[in-house]
Amino acid sequence: MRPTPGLVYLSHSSHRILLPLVLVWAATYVTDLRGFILPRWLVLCAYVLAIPIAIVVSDTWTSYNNKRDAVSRGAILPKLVGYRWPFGLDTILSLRASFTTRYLGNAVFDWADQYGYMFRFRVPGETRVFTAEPEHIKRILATDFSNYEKGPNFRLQMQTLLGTGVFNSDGDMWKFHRSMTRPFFSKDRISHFDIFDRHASDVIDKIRSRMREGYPIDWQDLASRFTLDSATEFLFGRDVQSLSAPLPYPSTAPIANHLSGNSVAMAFSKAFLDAQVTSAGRARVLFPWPLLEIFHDRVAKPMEIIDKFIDPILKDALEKKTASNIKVEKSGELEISDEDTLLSHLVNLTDDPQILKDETLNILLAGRDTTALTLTCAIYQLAEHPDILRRLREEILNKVGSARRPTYDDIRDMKYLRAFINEVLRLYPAVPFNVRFTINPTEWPSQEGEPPTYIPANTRCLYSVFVMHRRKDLWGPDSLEFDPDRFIDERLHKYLTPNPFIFLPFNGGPRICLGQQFAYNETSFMLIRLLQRFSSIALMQDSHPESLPPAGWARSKGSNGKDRVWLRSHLTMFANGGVWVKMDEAQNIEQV
Ligand code: HEM
Repeated sequence: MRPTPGLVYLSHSSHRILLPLVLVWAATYVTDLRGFILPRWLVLCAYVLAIPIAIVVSDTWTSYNNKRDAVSRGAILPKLVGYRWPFGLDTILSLRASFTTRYLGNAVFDWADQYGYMFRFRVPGETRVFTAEPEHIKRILATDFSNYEKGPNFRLQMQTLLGTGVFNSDGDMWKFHRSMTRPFFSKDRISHFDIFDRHASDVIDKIRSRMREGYPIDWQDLASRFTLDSATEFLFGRDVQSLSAPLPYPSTAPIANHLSGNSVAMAFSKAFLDAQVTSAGRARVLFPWPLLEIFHDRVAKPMEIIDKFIDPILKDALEKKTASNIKVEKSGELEISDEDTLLSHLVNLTDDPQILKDETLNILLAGRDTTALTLTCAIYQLAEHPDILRRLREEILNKVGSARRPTYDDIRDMKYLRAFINEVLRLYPAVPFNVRFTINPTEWPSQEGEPPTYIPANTRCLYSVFVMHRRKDLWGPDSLEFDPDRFIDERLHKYLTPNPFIFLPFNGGPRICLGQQFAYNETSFMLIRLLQRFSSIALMQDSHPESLPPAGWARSKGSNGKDRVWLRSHLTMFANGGVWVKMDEAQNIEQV
């Protein structure tokens, strides 16, 4: 049995928690010995205040050392966001509001206005650094890659769900996982269009029958089921069949059951979501979150449901391997046949069920919600821009026709489709905020004419491509407008070509997304299939009031003032309450 996160935390930080208490105990013991009896209230106060005082002393000492080190290097510390409450409690509350009731990242946009796109901010227990500067992000991800790690905090936060898979490891362990998985992603993806096609046709059938009933669909829900079924089939050779469960109705529909039933597929889907939301929410607790999980691990329960699905599949795969006497390949450079799933590829490399489980779950997490969000925002933007929808549909009908299944070559040649998807990824990147920890102290370039900026060792560096992708100085005065042409016309050569690190929806450097091409293919395929069948899309958020953003939120900084879906983020971005749409079926579809 795994120790709870609380016990792991205590075993690593016991000295920081216990030392101040031991010092108080020692002080009272010595005064007792010398015959001074301290009043009980004083002893009690000393115990209660010992840890906060220790934090203040250790902070002051660290900040003194950092200043000294910065000066010795001729560097400066980043500007510090002002705070009024002790330990920066007000700062963390503003941040929480930015992820719940206000426009996504609102506080960060406010601070960027005041302090620029790189600053420090104080939260209880630490001082963090934020950046949305391409030069800094480039260092973190690429040019100074070895000086940054996801770090033990992130690993502990995600441990129950992801174990030590590629997404949740650093150093040699990460290299091991990445080299094991990478060969599978470099193969020709054409064969997987079979998987997409089957599930895309289920999606279209579902939409048609719901439209005939006269109700909107929650497209986010459908897109998530499409990517879940596609990803599980791709990974395990067996999909969870989430598309077979009934669709939810909008809450204003006069229908008794608005929810989608309790099928096994939906239980898996819900458990996977719960595990992610709980793991991500751990980082937003006001004090060290593991202290809430000393006696139980809050992710353990959804994991039981996930394990029930995955364990028999892993067992099956290992048994098949034993039966066929396959030897474990050490080199990691296997020939991969077209029928292989990722699991059957991995089984050739290791017999360890834990590694197999961690790896496949990591890929499921990395690939499922990210692509679902991209598809969700693509349809949302098509509903908001009928002119863009017409132009995209025209390209699809010209290239593929109204019924034929698209091929890899079709997708490669569709310039407007690629520009459209890139524009979705720019304004709605699936991983809007991300984090790395510095290993050694380092320096980042400052504005021209200023000394470099000093970043201490072991600093949590938050970076946001969401903020960077919306900057007017990097993308032009219309940066908040949704306009795919910016990836085709002169703006491409003016902004992106000379400065490619301003566009990083898949990150960059050695840890760049392994599934980037897979994601472009999956998104393109689903969009083509949909627009072959449907000729117009209308947004229907009013039919499900829970999906409407809080009043006035779209006037917050960073927003384009137009968003009508409620964007939030756990590990990845999602639309709170869903994206409700109606679609009109196209006429004159060819027979194939
Ligand atoms: C539009 C869809 C997608 C987006 C926007 C996206 C974005 C990203 C980003 C930003 C990262 C870096 C995370 C980090 O290091 O902190 C990442 C990593 C990763 N992605 Fe994707 N992803 C997408 C789809 C996929 C798909 C479909 C798969 C697989 C089927 C996948 C597999 C991975 C893996 C394995 C990693 C970890 C790489 C590593 O740490 O070495 N992604 N992705």
